[in-house]
Amino acid sequence: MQDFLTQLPNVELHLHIEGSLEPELMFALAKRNNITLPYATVAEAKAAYHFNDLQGFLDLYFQGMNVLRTEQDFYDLAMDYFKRARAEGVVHIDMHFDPQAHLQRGVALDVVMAGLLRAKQDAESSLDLSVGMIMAFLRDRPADEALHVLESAAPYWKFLDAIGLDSAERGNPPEKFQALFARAKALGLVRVAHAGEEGPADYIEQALDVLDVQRIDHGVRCLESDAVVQRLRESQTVLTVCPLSNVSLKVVDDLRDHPLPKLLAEKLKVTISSDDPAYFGGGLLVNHMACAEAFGWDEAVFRQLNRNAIEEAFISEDRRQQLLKRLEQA
Ligand SMILES: Nc1ncnc2[nH]cnc12
Ligand SMILES: [Zn+2]
Repeated sequence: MQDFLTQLPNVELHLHIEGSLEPELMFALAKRNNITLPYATVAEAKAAYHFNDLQGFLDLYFQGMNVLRTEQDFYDLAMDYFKRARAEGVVHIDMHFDPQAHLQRGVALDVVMAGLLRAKQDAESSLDLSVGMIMAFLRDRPADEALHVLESAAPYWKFLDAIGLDSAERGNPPEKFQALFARAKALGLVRVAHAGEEGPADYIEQALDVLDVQRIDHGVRCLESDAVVQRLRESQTVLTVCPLSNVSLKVVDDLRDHPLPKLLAEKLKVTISSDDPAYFGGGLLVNHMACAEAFGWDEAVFRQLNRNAIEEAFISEDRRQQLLKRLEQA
């Protein structure tokens, strides 16, 4: 199965680039930037990666990214993941990044964008890996701060494929960001949002109705509402489901209890992603292999999941047709 999966044109629609920061790189960047880490060794860092919920993870996620200071750091972060993903057969990644998490630490947007855009360019020219850019906003920060960041990002709007909404979901409903998403829509930007990860099915409806999103990131809790399931089925809105993330953050107790088989049985447009691979046990291939084992999925299921992802990826129509053809021939 691993050989079959590796030669597929795999597409990942939900990846936080800051969540791809492996402890080895974290240590290297800490040394380069003269930063003291709260861990003595890589093994100690890895041992700390046990979470009770989303907030427990976010605390370490924001702490980890503190080593990212320079344009070269952001470039190295992204290239490190792109190379690993490409070696596992990934051909396209839609990448979330969190500008507010860096601005708060005094790292300018220009620094973040220059590093990430240079990595994207190099991946596309030398790795046969295309990259979509999703500027994500932290839903536990004030809505007017998000709007200010979007406005200040004007020089980069042309490089964005979408805006997203992430971070602590409970108590931060989509409607809090109505004005931000309306502005993004007026600018012609596509919108996506995390919804129904820890938050209720109602947040999925709000994301669709109030934020007019094209994708739901996670969305697994849609199954708590028949009406939401029916709506997602009829609209074939893509769900970017992250199985090992859901296990790590205790959205489910065990992968065998994960609702993925039920989501597929409900004929929803499901895709698989790794979310934060450095923190949740691995990248797309590890997620695929874990699902193959937990659910007994055969090759046809992985073809369908990748077909769904290719159809929804932020890529040119030419590339989409090329990847669909590669999928047929794989
Ligand atoms: N799984 C997740 N949910 C919400 N925000 C995130 N930011 C990084 N990973 C996230
Ligand atoms: Zn996510």
